[in-house]
Parts: sequence; structure tokens; C-alpha cells
Amino acid sequence: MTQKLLITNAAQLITMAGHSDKPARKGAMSQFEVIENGAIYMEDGKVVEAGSDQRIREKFQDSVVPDNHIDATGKVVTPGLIDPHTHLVHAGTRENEYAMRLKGKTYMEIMEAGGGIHATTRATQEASHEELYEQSRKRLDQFLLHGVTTVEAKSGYGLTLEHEIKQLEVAQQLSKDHPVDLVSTFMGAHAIPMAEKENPEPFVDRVINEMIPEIANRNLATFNDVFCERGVFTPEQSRRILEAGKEHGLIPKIHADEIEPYAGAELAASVGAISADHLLKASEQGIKDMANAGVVGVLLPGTAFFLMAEFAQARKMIDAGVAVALSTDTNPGSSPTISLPFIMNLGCLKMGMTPEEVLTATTINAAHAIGCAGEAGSLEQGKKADVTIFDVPNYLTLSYQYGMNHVDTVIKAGEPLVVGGQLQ
Ligand SMILES: N=CN[C@@H](CCC(=O)O)C(=O)O
Ligand SMILES: [Zn+2]
Repeated sequence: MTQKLLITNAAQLITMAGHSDKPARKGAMSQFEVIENGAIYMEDGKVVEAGSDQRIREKFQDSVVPDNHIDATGKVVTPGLIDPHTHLVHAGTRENEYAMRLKGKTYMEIMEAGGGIHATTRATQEASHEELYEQSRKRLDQFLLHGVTTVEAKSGYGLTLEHEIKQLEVAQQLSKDHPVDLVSTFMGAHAIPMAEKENPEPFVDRVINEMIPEIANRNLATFNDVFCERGVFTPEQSRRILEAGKEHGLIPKIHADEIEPYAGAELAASVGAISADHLLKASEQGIKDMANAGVVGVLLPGTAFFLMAEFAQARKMIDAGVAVALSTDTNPGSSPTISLPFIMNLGCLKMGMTPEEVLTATTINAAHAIGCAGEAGSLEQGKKADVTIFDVPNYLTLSYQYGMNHVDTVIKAGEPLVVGGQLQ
């Protein structure tokens, strides 16, 4: 049966059209069209046409029954938001570490003492597939309620082949069962297991020779990520891990220059990573290299906010020609939030981004950061009918009123799943 859906009367319709092939950079990040009084028609989970209310009604109003007609009077319609960097599948929380950090301990001190990523690894190793599935499913519901229709999910709290597979299988099952689209990243190189701290090379070898081939063989991930940071994986180890992934068809991503400058941005450019993420301490050279190589900069201002660190230099990166995307970095240690709209607020207030840039960074550029811009990230003919409707009169209000959830309706593949701010 053909499934039809018509949205009319939008105070503002923002399609983000025109950047499906390449991410928006520099001025183009701010220059999208805003259709005042817009409408969009969808069929069989795909966008058919978006444009002025008058034109779309003339063409399509007669083919829909009232039940398939959403009136967006006074609201803003955008592509479904995309979160390109999360640690969705994990067990446990770390509020005890939060309290320690408030008293002055640093993120890395806690990790070096066996907490941090190691604490979540212990909890995740102990959790069953079913427990991880249930906790992650709830998070995905929350994402949907905050307007997000596609989410990237990393492993990296397993640190053994068995437990990395468990995390990725949970993500794989959720991608079948849950309406939010999931894109998976293998991140076996998220931390060196505590017992191997003094001699990490055997672990690096296991990631390269055991984990990567098996994960690729089982088709459990699209991307391969590494935490390149002093005290975790060196640039040289990171390069080997990312190159090994490439040999098995896994596209490189990298946690780069988060705590200290460590030439992670430069490495991302030199291995041809699709994105480099964090970048709080990225060097001038690294920023230039990323712009030249077309590496998307995925910035995670929730992490800087929560770790009380200096924010990444989004303004400098955009002006230098880096395509910037934004993400929550959802995880229990450095960014326990699923609110991408709050991340948009932070993008403006703490990283010098414009309200237009943060919308681009959470839609089409976020899609490019996870290789799905051909299907998602903009409302253009033939792309997925993933739509978020915000109960605000204009898009500026989204980054002006902070810490609030303005999501009214979320449509996934042509189906309204959130209506009036409630899951259906
Ligand atoms: N920095 C490395 N990894 C995660 C945090 C993981 C954790 O603290 O559990 C991040 O991207 O922020
Ligand atoms: Zn991360």
C-alpha cells in the first residue's frame, strides 16, 4: 500500500538541499534557503517534493486523506537531526566520577586509576546482550524525542573480541528493531586494558590481527575508530590500527586532540579519515590538513562543557574550510546527554557558530560524517522522509532558548513516531 504524508503551512521549511555530494563548508554552512510558509509531500518513506505551501498543495493535496495531513502552522520543519558520534551501547553510569571531578580530579587521572573508560568497560563486559539492548533502546527513544532520526554508535567498552562483538551485535539488532537508523563503528582501540598498561603492544596487535578481521568478516561495522591521545594510543599505533581497518574495508575515524595536542587532526588527514572528532586542541596545521583532505570535523561541545575544558575552535575551523558537524558524544563519562538541540545551543554560545551553521552541522554535514548523505540529512526528492518539526516560530529560537526540548513531531521514513512531543 502506498503510504502518503503531507505537511503544510510550515512557518519555515528548511530542506538543506544542495549538499548531498559534498558537505557544506565556509559560507555555505550559513546559506541555506528558508521557505516561509512551506510544505512537503512524502510517499513510501521518501521525499517527493518540498517547496512553497501553495505549489505543494496544488500538486498533492487531493491525493491525501486528512489523517495523512500534518498542519505545521507556526512551526519549523527541518530534516531529521543526525548524531554522528555516540557511545550508545554501554552499561552503567559514572556519577561518582562526576563528583570527583567537581572536587578537582581530572578525567585522565580518573582513567589512569582504573576508572573512566575502564569502569564502563567492566560494567559493559558484565552486562548481558539483553541488558545492553534494553538500556540502549531507551536511549534511542530519547534521541527520537529530541528530533534525531539517525545515530552513529561505537563499540569500545568491550576491549576483548567477545565483548566488542556483543556491543556491535546489540547495535545491529537495534538497527533492525528500532526506527532510528544506526550506523556502527568498531572502536576496539578505545583504551588499553588496565592489565596491559605497561606493555600495550600485544593489545594493539590483537586489535589489528584478531578483532578488526573478525568484525569486518561479520559485517558488524562500517567505521574503525581509535582514541589517539597521550596515555592511550600514540599517533603511530593509531595509524597502524586505522590502516589495518582500511585493509578490511573499515573507514577510518579518529578521536583526535581531545585532551592534549597530539597531531591527531594531521593523522586524520594523512590516513584519509572520513571524520576527526573532538579536536579541542587541534593545531593550526592539523586544521589546514583537514580542510585540504576533506575530513569532516565532528565537534562535541557537550564534552568540553561537561569536562569543564576549553571548547574546540569551531569558528577557526569553519573559516579555514573544514566542514563541521556537531554531535552529543553520548557516553556515561564525558557527555551524559542525548540532547542534540542542547549541543546546538552550545555550538552558538561556546564555539562561535551561527544558528545557521549549527543546523547545517546537525543535518547534512552530520550525514557526511557518517557516509549517509546520499539518503539522509536533507529533504530532497528520493531521500528518506526523515523530518523533525519544532514548535518554534523560526529556527533562530532553536539556538536562543536553551536547554529546552522544542520537538513537536518526528517523522521517520514517512511515519510520524513522535506527535505533540510524545512517542506514539
Ligand atoms: N574520549 C574518549 N572516549 C569518549 C569518552 C568515553 C568515556 O569516558 O567513557 C569520548 O569520546 O568522549
Ligand atoms: Zn567518543
